[in-house]
Amino acid sequence: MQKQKAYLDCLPRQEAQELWITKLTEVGYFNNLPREKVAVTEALGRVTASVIFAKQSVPHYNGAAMDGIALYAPDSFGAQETAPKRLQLLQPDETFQPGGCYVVDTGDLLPTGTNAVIMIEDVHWVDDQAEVITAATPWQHVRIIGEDIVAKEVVLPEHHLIAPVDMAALLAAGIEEIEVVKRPRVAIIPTGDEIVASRQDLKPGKILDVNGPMLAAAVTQWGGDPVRREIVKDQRAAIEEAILASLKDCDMVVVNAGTSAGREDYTAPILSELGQVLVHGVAIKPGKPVILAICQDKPVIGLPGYPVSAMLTADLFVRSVVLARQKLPQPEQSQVEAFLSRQVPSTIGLEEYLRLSIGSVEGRLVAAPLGRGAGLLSSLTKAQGLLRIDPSSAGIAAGASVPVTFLRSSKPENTILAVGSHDPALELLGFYMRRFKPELSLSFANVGSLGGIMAIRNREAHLAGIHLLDEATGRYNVPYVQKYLSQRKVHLVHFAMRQQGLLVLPGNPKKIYSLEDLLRQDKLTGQKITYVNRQRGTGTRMLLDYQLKKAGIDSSQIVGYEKEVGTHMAVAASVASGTADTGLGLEAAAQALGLDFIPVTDIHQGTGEQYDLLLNFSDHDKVMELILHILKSPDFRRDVEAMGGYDLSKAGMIIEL
Ligand SMILES: Nc1nc2c(c(=O)[nH]1)N[C@H]1C(S)=C(S)[C@@H](COP(=O)(O)OP(=O)(O)OC[C@H]3O[C@@H](n4cnc5c(N)ncnc54)[C@H](O)[C@@H]3O)O[C@H]1N2
Ligand code: MOO
Repeated sequence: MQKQKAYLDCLPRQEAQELWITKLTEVGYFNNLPREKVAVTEALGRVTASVIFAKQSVPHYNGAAMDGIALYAPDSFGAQETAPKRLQLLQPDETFQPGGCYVVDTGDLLPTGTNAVIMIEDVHWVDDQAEVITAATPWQHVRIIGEDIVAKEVVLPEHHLIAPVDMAALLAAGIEEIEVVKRPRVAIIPTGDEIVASRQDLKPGKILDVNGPMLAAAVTQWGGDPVRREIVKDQRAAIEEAILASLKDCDMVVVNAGTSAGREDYTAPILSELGQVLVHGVAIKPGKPVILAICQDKPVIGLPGYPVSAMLTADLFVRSVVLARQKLPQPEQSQVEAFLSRQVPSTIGLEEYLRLSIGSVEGRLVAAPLGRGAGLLSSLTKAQGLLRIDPSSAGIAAGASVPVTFLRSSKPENTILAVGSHDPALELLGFYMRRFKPELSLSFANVGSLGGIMAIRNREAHLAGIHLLDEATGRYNVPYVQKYLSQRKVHLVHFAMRQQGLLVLPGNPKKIYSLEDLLRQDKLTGQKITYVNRQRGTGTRMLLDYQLKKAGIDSSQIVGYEKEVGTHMAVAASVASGTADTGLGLEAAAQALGLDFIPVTDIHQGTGEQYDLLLNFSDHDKVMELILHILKSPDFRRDVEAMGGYDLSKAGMIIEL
């Protein structure tokens, strides 16, 4: 077998960034930047290539700065209340006579012979004579030539980022076209045999090119000019050809995927042949296998294939170059302290970029970690912030105060943190909340019902969905809230009675009709039925255990009992993909993925499962009132019930504790 070259002598992130910019500076990449002419009206967001001088003064004539009369100032000297001066009104076409005046409006050309304006409210008319009682000083209320900008003076310096007011100043100074720094052309080359450009070609084993459009959009956002190349197969010659072609007409080349040490990862060997590989491997997670190279004095970068890795490394290593190549300022990112809601283990030696939901609970900022996988794009779409975990750290304890960087402009006060048991109808609640208050967002962490209760107890969440059956009393939720939250003032509110049951493939090919069937062997294949479970602490898991106990079934005999997934939809996805034959879950999840559903509880017989919301808000909190309003609204009830397996007739009722 061919020995694969490892890339793992990873450089710390900051060193890699510094080396990258230093080496590019050394080859002159940020000097003598290409320039182009653009109309001033099209110049917003561009950067001036050189100093711009005024072609004309602003204003370019002496004009009245106020509505009033224009006069020769000395004619009014000596005027006072007891001895007013009278000035003879002249018509616009009459030549100036000493002791005369003209009526002028703001902006009018000052008539020849005059050198001051008296405001109209200070003039008393006596027939066609203007009576004034204070003397005017020469040039009072006159905008004189060049008062704002003098011809030949600097309007804008070199490398100035053009804002709307700059455009106005340029136009006023007689400039219609300017030279700006050319937008850097950035080639984006997606690579990989499995990558396809359109959904029509998407089959198992194929991946849609989402990184190409994502990276192109990012380049546009940074002021660059993206050039999307066709997807290139994992063939050394083809990749080399695409890079060489891009180097011809672009200022920077981004090769996506093929950075790691796999059999078909050619990017690094090609780049060391075409130029110099400065770095292969940065001590970050995600994004470790990034490649930084210079070929023909231009930056060429290999970004890892996983979308989150690709985006984070583009942020770290592409953005700074695209901005610097236009002399645009590097963004300042401000950090704030927040409490970490969960413990986060980490690998020593790697700087990790952890995605976070951030909300304000009882006046404290709480940061809840999102999924950490490099393939989880949703962790970035949902994230409000990032936590950079230092490479020296082996992990951070729950409750620690950590510096977080905001990714969006949304205020943490508007993020409602929902931590607890997952239910698809909660997402619908989130949509409804936004319909009433667009600035709100509901963020979920699925940690099960008990986890939700603990999060409320630790003041780390606003809301928790719970469905915990107390075997001793046969009651849902209340005994648990009484036990764990007796010290806290919380509200428990009815959400829904839910139908739980076994999810099976359409037509129920394995003929699973009850929990007893989980122990059965398949008649055709002789294989046992395989199960997919929810994690410990979830109400669904407790319901399963309770029902198994009632039926006298030994859970250790169920194949797959130990295999846990995080949500109802994940159970449904496991069944739909054939990874498991069945799992306990909601009817709504079965309906969403077109699965059949064998009820274990029955909302129509009153044995449904009770799913309630714990609300951690003060008594008349606006958001809580909104939630209660939505729960009681007929539209919301109808939409949730249409998902299948819900009864919302008691939704919004406060449960006495
Ligand atoms: N033996 C090892 N394997 C891997 C290691 C390692 O250290 N040892 N590192 C892993 C890490 S970390 C990363 S990151 C990836 C980087 O892999 P590549 O850059 O070589 O990329 P691929 O393997 O080709 O792709 C990874 C993943 O991303 C998908 N992909 C690729 N391009 C696109 C695109 N344009 N749009 C959407 N998705 C894309 C691709 O299909 C793969 O699923 O290597 C690990 N392996
Ligand atoms: O380092 Mo890789 O980028 O985590 O997925």
